[in-house]
Amino acid sequence: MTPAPFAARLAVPSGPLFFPVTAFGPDGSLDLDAFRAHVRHGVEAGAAAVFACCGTGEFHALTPEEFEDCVRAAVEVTGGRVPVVAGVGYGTALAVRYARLAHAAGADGLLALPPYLVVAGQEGLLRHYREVTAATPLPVIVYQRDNAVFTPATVVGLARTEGIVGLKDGLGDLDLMQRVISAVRTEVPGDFLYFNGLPTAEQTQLAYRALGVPLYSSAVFCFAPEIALAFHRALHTGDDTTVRRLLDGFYRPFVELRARGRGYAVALVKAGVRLRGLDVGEVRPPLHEPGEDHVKQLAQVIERGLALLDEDSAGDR
Ligand SMILES: O=C([O-])C(=O)C[C@H](O)[C@@H](O)C(=O)[O-]
Repeated sequence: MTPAPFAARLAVPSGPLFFPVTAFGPDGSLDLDAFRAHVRHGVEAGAAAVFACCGTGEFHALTPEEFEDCVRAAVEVTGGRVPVVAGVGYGTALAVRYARLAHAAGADGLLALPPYLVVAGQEGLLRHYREVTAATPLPVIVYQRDNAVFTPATVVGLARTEGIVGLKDGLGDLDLMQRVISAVRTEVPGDFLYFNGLPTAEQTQLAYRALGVPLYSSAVFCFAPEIALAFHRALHTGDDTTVRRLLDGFYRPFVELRARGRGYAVALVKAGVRLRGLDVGEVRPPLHEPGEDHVKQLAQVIERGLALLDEDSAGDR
Protein backbone atom coordinates (compact mmCIF):
# COMPACT_ATOMS: atom_id res chain seq x y z
CA MET A 1 0.00 0.00 0.00
CA THR A 2 1.37 3.43 -0.88
CA PRO A 3 1.56 5.50 2.32
CA ALA A 4 -0.65 8.61 2.27
CA PRO A 5 1.31 11.76 1.41
CA PHE A 6 3.25 13.25 4.28
CA ALA A 7 1.02 16.27 4.91
CA ALA A 8 -2.13 14.13 4.93
CA ARG A 9 -0.56 11.75 7.46
CA LEU A 10 0.21 14.65 9.77
CA ALA A 11 -2.93 16.72 9.21
CA VAL A 12 -5.15 14.61 11.45
CA PRO A 13 -2.76 13.10 13.96
CA SER A 14 -3.81 9.94 15.77
CA GLY A 15 -1.64 10.88 18.76
CA PRO A 16 0.97 13.34 20.04
CA LEU A 17 3.93 14.39 17.89
CA PHE A 18 6.96 12.81 19.52
CA PHE A 19 10.28 14.72 19.77
CA PRO A 20 12.63 12.07 21.22
CA VAL A 21 15.71 12.95 23.21
CA THR A 22 19.03 11.68 21.87
CA ALA A 23 20.70 9.12 24.14
CA PHE A 24 24.34 9.37 25.21
CA GLY A 25 26.42 6.81 27.12
CA PRO A 26 28.40 7.48 30.33
CA ASP A 27 31.37 8.72 28.25
CA GLY A 28 29.12 11.10 26.33
CA SER A 29 29.17 9.11 23.09
CA LEU A 30 26.00 8.38 21.15
CA ASP A 31 24.03 5.43 22.60
CA LEU A 32 22.05 4.18 19.64
CA ASP A 33 20.58 1.19 21.49
CA ALA A 34 19.03 3.43 24.15
CA PHE A 35 17.85 5.85 21.43
CA ARG A 36 16.21 2.98 19.53
CA ALA A 37 14.50 1.79 22.72
CA HIS A 38 13.21 5.33 23.40
CA VAL A 39 11.83 5.72 19.86
CA ARG A 40 10.31 2.21 19.87
CA HIS A 41 8.59 2.90 23.17
CA GLY A 42 7.14 6.17 21.84
CA VAL A 43 5.86 4.66 18.61
CA GLU A 44 4.33 1.69 20.43
CA ALA A 45 2.72 4.05 22.94
CA GLY A 46 0.90 5.88 20.12
CA ALA A 47 3.02 8.70 18.70
CA ALA A 48 1.65 10.06 15.42
CA ALA A 49 5.12 11.07 14.13
CA VAL A 50 8.74 10.98 15.26
CA PHE A 51 10.68 14.25 15.02
CA ALA A 52 14.27 13.02 15.44
CA CYS A 53 17.29 15.23 16.19
CA CYS A 54 15.28 18.42 16.70
CA GLY A 55 15.63 20.82 19.67
CA THR A 56 14.73 18.19 22.28
CA GLY A 57 17.03 15.76 20.45
CA GLU A 58 20.01 18.13 20.89
CA PHE A 59 20.50 18.71 17.17
CA HIS A 60 23.04 21.41 18.07
CA ALA A 61 25.26 18.86 19.86
CA LEU A 62 25.42 16.17 17.14
CA THR A 63 28.08 15.66 14.49
CA PRO A 64 26.77 15.05 10.95
CA GLU A 65 27.69 11.34 11.31
CA GLU A 66 25.80 11.02 14.61
CA PHE A 67 22.84 12.85 13.10
CA GLU A 68 22.68 10.45 10.17
CA ASP A 69 22.99 7.41 12.46
CA CYS A 70 20.16 8.67 14.68
CA VAL A 71 17.84 9.47 11.80
CA ARG A 72 18.53 6.05 10.24
CA ALA A 73 17.89 4.36 13.60
CA ALA A 74 14.59 6.25 14.01
CA VAL A 75 13.53 5.23 10.49
CA GLU A 76 14.41 1.57 11.12
CA VAL A 77 12.64 1.37 14.46
CA THR A 78 9.58 3.21 13.19
CA GLY A 79 9.36 0.88 10.18
CA GLY A 80 6.99 3.15 8.23
CA ARG A 81 4.28 3.02 10.93
CA VAL A 82 4.44 6.81 11.34
CA PRO A 83 6.48 9.49 9.52
CA VAL A 84 9.99 10.36 10.69
CA VAL A 85 10.89 14.05 10.45
CA ALA A 86 14.52 15.11 10.94
CA GLY A 87 15.72 18.47 12.26
CA VAL A 88 18.07 20.43 9.99
CA GLY A 89 19.80 23.70 10.70
CA TYR A 90 22.84 26.01 10.84
CA GLY A 91 23.75 28.21 7.83
CA THR A 92 22.43 27.37 4.39
CA ALA A 93 25.32 25.15 3.23
CA LEU A 94 25.29 23.01 6.37
CA ALA A 95 21.50 22.88 6.52
CA VAL A 96 21.52 21.60 2.93
CA ARG A 97 24.09 18.97 3.93
CA TYR A 98 21.97 17.83 6.89
CA ALA A 99 18.90 17.72 4.66
CA ARG A 100 20.72 15.39 2.25
CA LEU A 101 21.95 13.20 5.09
CA ALA A 102 18.39 12.93 6.43
CA HIS A 103 17.13 12.02 2.98
CA ALA A 104 19.84 9.35 2.60
CA ALA A 105 18.91 7.98 6.03
CA GLY A 106 15.28 7.51 4.92
CA ALA A 107 13.51 10.42 6.69
CA ASP A 108 10.02 11.31 5.46
CA GLY A 109 10.33 15.04 6.08
CA LEU A 110 12.43 17.85 7.55
CA LEU A 111 11.95 20.38 10.33
CA ALA A 112 14.04 23.43 9.39
CA LEU A 113 15.41 24.96 12.61
CA PRO A 114 16.45 28.66 12.61
CA PRO A 115 19.72 29.47 10.85
CA TYR A 116 22.72 29.67 13.14
CA LEU A 117 23.40 32.91 15.03
CA VAL A 118 22.71 35.76 12.61
CA VAL A 119 19.61 37.91 12.78
CA ALA A 120 18.59 38.06 9.15
CA GLY A 121 16.01 40.04 7.17
CA GLN A 122 12.91 38.48 5.64
CA GLU A 123 14.34 38.27 2.12
CA GLY A 124 17.41 36.33 3.26
CA LEU A 125 15.35 34.03 5.48
CA LEU A 126 13.05 33.18 2.58
CA ARG A 127 16.03 32.42 0.36
CA HIS A 128 17.63 30.26 3.06
CA TYR A 129 14.53 28.05 3.50
CA ARG A 130 14.02 27.82 -0.26
CA GLU A 131 17.56 26.60 -0.79
CA VAL A 132 17.28 24.05 2.02
CA THR A 133 13.97 22.82 0.58
CA ALA A 134 15.35 22.56 -2.96
CA ALA A 135 18.17 20.30 -1.75
CA THR A 136 15.97 17.20 -1.41
CA PRO A 137 12.51 16.00 -2.44
CA LEU A 138 11.49 15.87 1.24
CA PRO A 139 8.62 18.03 2.53
CA VAL A 140 9.78 20.77 4.89
CA ILE A 141 8.19 22.32 7.98
CA VAL A 142 9.74 25.68 8.91
CA TYR A 143 10.26 26.34 12.61
CA GLN A 144 9.57 29.94 13.68
CA ARG A 145 11.42 31.05 16.83
CA ASP A 146 14.33 33.16 18.09
CA ASN A 147 16.05 34.70 15.05
CA ALA A 148 13.59 33.21 12.55
CA VAL A 149 10.38 35.21 12.94
CA PHE A 150 8.33 35.78 9.80
CA THR A 151 5.93 38.42 8.57
CA PRO A 152 2.66 37.15 7.05
CA ALA A 153 4.06 38.05 3.59
CA THR A 154 7.12 35.86 4.16
CA VAL A 155 4.98 32.92 5.28
CA VAL A 156 2.91 33.40 2.11
CA GLY A 157 6.22 33.16 0.22
CA LEU A 158 7.19 30.02 2.16
CA ALA A 159 3.77 28.43 1.55
CA ARG A 160 4.08 29.14 -2.19
CA THR A 161 7.40 27.31 -2.29
CA GLU A 162 7.21 23.80 -3.69
CA GLY A 163 8.10 21.43 -0.86
CA ILE A 164 7.37 23.69 2.13
CA VAL A 165 4.28 22.19 3.77
CA GLY A 166 3.97 23.89 7.14
CA LEU A 167 5.01 26.28 9.87
CA LYS A 168 5.80 25.31 13.47
CA ASP A 169 5.47 28.25 15.84
CA GLY A 170 7.79 28.49 18.82
CA LEU A 171 7.30 32.24 19.29
CA GLY A 172 3.85 32.46 20.86
CA ASP A 173 2.67 35.73 19.34
CA LEU A 174 -1.00 34.91 18.76
CA ASP A 175 -1.75 38.15 16.94
CA LEU A 176 1.04 37.40 14.45
CA MET A 177 -0.12 33.78 14.06
CA GLN A 178 -3.68 34.91 13.34
CA ARG A 179 -2.41 37.31 10.67
CA VAL A 180 -0.17 34.62 9.16
CA ILE A 181 -3.02 32.09 8.99
CA SER A 182 -5.35 34.67 7.48
CA ALA A 183 -2.81 35.80 4.85
CA VAL A 184 -1.93 32.25 3.77
CA ARG A 185 -5.61 31.22 3.67
CA THR A 186 -6.40 34.22 1.48
CA GLU A 187 -3.44 34.09 -0.86
CA VAL A 188 -2.28 30.47 -1.22
CA PRO A 189 -4.65 27.75 -2.40
CA GLY A 190 -4.43 24.34 -0.72
CA ASP A 191 -3.61 23.22 2.77
CA PHE A 192 -0.72 24.48 4.85
CA LEU A 193 0.07 22.79 8.18
CA TYR A 194 0.44 24.79 11.39
CA PHE A 195 1.99 23.43 14.58
CA ASN A 196 2.04 24.86 18.07
CA GLY A 197 5.73 24.32 18.81
CA LEU A 198 6.06 26.29 22.04
CA PRO A 199 7.83 24.55 24.89
CA THR A 200 5.26 22.28 26.58
CA ALA A 201 2.77 23.13 23.88
CA GLU A 202 -0.12 21.46 25.72
CA GLN A 203 -0.12 24.48 28.04
CA THR A 204 -1.15 26.83 25.21
CA GLN A 205 -2.97 24.39 22.94
CA LEU A 206 -6.49 25.56 23.83
CA ALA A 207 -5.57 29.03 22.52
CA TYR A 208 -3.81 27.66 19.41
CA ARG A 209 -6.71 25.38 18.59
CA ALA A 210 -9.02 28.40 18.68
CA LEU A 211 -6.81 30.02 16.02
CA GLY A 212 -7.14 26.94 13.81
CA VAL A 213 -3.88 25.21 14.82
CA PRO A 214 -4.76 21.62 15.72
CA LEU A 215 -1.21 20.20 15.80
CA TYR A 216 1.28 20.51 18.63
CA SER A 217 4.60 19.05 19.69
CA SER A 218 4.88 17.19 22.97
CA ALA A 219 8.03 16.98 25.03
CA VAL A 220 6.02 15.42 27.87
CA PHE A 221 5.34 12.45 25.60
CA CYS A 222 9.08 11.57 25.94
CA PHE A 223 8.80 10.70 29.62
CA ALA A 224 5.09 10.50 30.43
CA PRO A 225 3.37 9.21 27.28
CA GLU A 226 0.34 8.18 29.35
CA ILE A 227 -0.24 11.79 30.39
CA ALA A 228 0.44 13.26 26.93
CA LEU A 229 -1.93 10.71 25.36
CA ALA A 230 -4.66 11.35 27.92
CA PHE A 231 -4.40 15.10 27.26
CA HIS A 232 -4.44 14.57 23.50
CA ARG A 233 -7.48 12.30 23.73
CA ALA A 234 -9.32 14.67 26.06
CA LEU A 235 -8.64 17.60 23.75
CA HIS A 236 -9.89 15.72 20.71
CA THR A 237 -13.01 14.34 22.35
CA GLY A 238 -14.00 17.61 24.01
CA ASP A 239 -13.43 16.22 27.52
CA ASP A 240 -12.84 19.65 29.10
CA THR A 241 -12.82 18.30 32.65
CA THR A 242 -9.77 16.10 31.95
CA VAL A 243 -8.07 18.87 29.95
CA ARG A 244 -8.45 21.26 32.90
CA ARG A 245 -7.46 18.66 35.48
CA LEU A 246 -4.23 17.86 33.61
CA LEU A 247 -3.45 21.53 32.95
CA ASP A 248 -3.94 22.49 36.59
CA GLY A 249 -2.44 19.43 38.27
CA PHE A 250 0.38 18.48 35.92
CA TYR A 251 1.19 20.86 33.05
CA ARG A 252 1.30 24.10 35.05
CA PRO A 253 3.70 22.76 37.72
CA PHE A 254 5.82 21.12 35.01
CA VAL A 255 6.01 24.35 32.96
CA GLU A 256 6.94 26.30 36.09
CA LEU A 257 9.69 23.83 36.97
CA ARG A 258 10.92 23.79 33.38
CA ALA A 259 11.34 27.56 33.57
CA ARG A 260 13.62 27.30 36.62
CA GLY A 261 16.85 26.66 34.72
CA ARG A 262 18.42 27.64 31.43
CA GLY A 263 18.38 24.72 29.04
CA TYR A 264 15.79 22.86 31.12
CA ALA A 265 13.61 22.73 28.00
CA VAL A 266 15.84 19.78 27.09
CA ALA A 267 17.69 18.80 30.29
CA LEU A 268 14.55 18.33 32.40
CA VAL A 269 12.92 16.24 29.68
CA LYS A 270 15.96 13.98 29.56
CA ALA A 271 15.92 13.71 33.35
CA GLY A 272 12.25 12.71 33.08
CA VAL A 273 13.07 9.88 30.65
CA ARG A 274 15.72 8.60 33.08
CA LEU A 275 13.29 8.86 36.00
CA ARG A 276 10.86 6.64 34.09
CA GLY A 277 13.53 3.95 33.76
CA LEU A 278 15.38 4.43 30.47
CA ASP A 279 19.00 5.52 30.80
CA VAL A 280 19.40 8.03 27.99
CA GLY A 281 22.41 9.64 29.69
CA GLU A 282 23.05 13.31 30.34
CA VAL A 283 22.77 16.35 28.10
CA ARG A 284 25.88 17.46 26.26
CA PRO A 285 27.46 20.87 26.87
CA PRO A 286 26.66 23.71 26.58
CA LEU A 287 23.52 22.38 28.35
CA HIS A 288 23.88 21.15 31.91
CA GLU A 289 22.02 18.72 34.11
CA PRO A 290 19.23 19.94 36.40
CA GLY A 291 20.03 20.18 40.12
CA GLU A 292 19.12 17.26 42.38
CA ASP A 293 16.32 19.20 44.01
CA HIS A 294 14.73 19.99 40.66
CA VAL A 295 14.93 16.33 39.63
CA LYS A 296 13.17 15.40 42.89
CA GLN A 297 10.46 17.96 42.17
CA LEU A 298 10.12 16.58 38.66
CA ALA A 299 9.59 13.09 40.07
CA GLN A 300 6.79 14.48 42.28
CA VAL A 301 5.18 16.33 39.37
CA ILE A 302 5.22 13.14 37.27
CA GLU A 303 3.81 11.11 40.15
CA ARG A 304 0.99 13.62 40.62
CA GLY A 305 0.27 13.60 36.89
CA LEU A 306 0.03 9.82 36.82
CA ALA A 307 -2.22 9.87 39.90
CA LEU A 308 -4.56 12.25 38.05
CA LEU A 309 -4.97 9.61 35.36
CA ASP A 310 -5.94 7.05 38.01
CA GLU A 311 -8.56 9.49 39.36
CA ASP A 312 -9.83 9.85 35.83
CA SER A 313 -10.28 6.12 35.27
CA ALA A 314 -11.79 5.71 38.74
CA GLY A 315 -14.37 8.34 37.71
CA ASP A 316 -15.20 6.24 34.62
CA ARG A 317 -16.02 3.18 36.69
O1 LIG B 1 12.54 21.05 18.37
C1 LIG B 1 11.93 20.50 19.31
O2 LIG B 1 12.39 19.53 19.92
C2 LIG B 1 10.58 21.00 19.64
O3 LIG B 1 10.27 22.09 19.31
C3 LIG B 1 9.56 20.19 20.29
C4 LIG B 1 9.39 20.21 21.76
O4 LIG B 1 8.62 19.11 22.13
C5 LIG B 1 8.71 21.42 22.33
O5 LIG B 1 7.36 21.36 22.09
C6 LIG B 1 9.00 21.41 23.80
O6 LIG B 1 10.19 21.60 24.09
O7 LIG B 1 8.11 21.19 24.59
